[in-house]
Amino acid sequence: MPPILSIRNLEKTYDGGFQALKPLSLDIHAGEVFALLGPNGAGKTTLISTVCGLVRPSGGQILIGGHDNQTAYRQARRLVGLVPQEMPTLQFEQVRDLIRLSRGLFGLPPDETLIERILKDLSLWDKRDAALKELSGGMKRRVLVAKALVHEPQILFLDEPTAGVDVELRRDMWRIVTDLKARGVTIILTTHYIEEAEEMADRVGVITRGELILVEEKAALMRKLGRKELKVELAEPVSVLPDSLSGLGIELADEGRSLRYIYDAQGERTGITGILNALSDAGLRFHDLHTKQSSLEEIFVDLVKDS
Ligand SMILES: Nc1ncnc2c1ncn2[C@@H]1O[C@H](COP(=O)(O)OP(=O)(O)OP(=O)(O)O)[C@@H](O)[C@H]1O
Repeated sequence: MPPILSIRNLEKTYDGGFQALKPLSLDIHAGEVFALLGPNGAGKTTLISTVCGLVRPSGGQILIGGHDNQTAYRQARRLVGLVPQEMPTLQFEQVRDLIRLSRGLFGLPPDETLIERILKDLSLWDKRDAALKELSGGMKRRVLVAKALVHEPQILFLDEPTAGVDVELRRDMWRIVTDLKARGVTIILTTHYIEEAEEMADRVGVITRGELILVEEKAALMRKLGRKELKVELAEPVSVLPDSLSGLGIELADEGRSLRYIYDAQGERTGITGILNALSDAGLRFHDLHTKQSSLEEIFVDLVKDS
């Protein structure tokens, strides 16, 4: 099946001369959840704004469902829903009217049943007749999601969906993404919260300084780049590592109360057996040991640092 979104050599230099996106290519498959990670100013919003037709690219091509988003803008835009970071300056409109209007803007016939379902799904039904200015920040976020969904897009972009929201709304957002994915909607989200990507994404892209430095299945990424840490809690603390243990890659941690060893869990030899033997030879007793897989966060920090 051809990708639902195909980006080829996309680049963007803003008017002042700042190159926010270096030539970048990416295919997104129908039905996947793709998380775009990157530090502040990396180019995430520029990338999704360009795909959604809000920012004009300086070069390259974007095909959405096979439609070029420059030459066949309406067909391409119809397939896309965008939940931006901030509420546009609409204040006096009532929630349901705004959602109706959004659907109408795409030239679609009214569908009150759909609007009711979306508002109920987003816990906004009780507020359907409220003006936007009467809503809390979290509720406004929900309205943005409703607005992005009401023309039944095939791809939903969520720009930092949970930045600054409370735990309940964050969980709701995650549930909404899971439900949409189950209905076959493709989701592309930008986030600073690595746990969000870890929780939801099928694939992860890392962008930094306008460059897409990595695109990988999340599980493969964690397997490939993830390191494991072995921690050995000593029965008695030591102030220095015995000479016989130097050169094995062990570090003292927790003020001498434990030893830390990082290893590649995929490697043929982890070195753990040698370390345990060396501990025993050195007469070091331990009362516990545990291992920990490095998180996506640690992998991400390493990647961005190295680039
Ligand atoms: N309209 C603009 N004119 C000039 N430069 C811009 C414009 N919009 C964004 N930039 C610059 O482009 C770079 C990328 O910005 P962008 O908003 O895409 O980053 P981001 O990854 O979404 O960041 P954040 O995580 O902080 O939202 C930044 O250096 C920003 O200052």
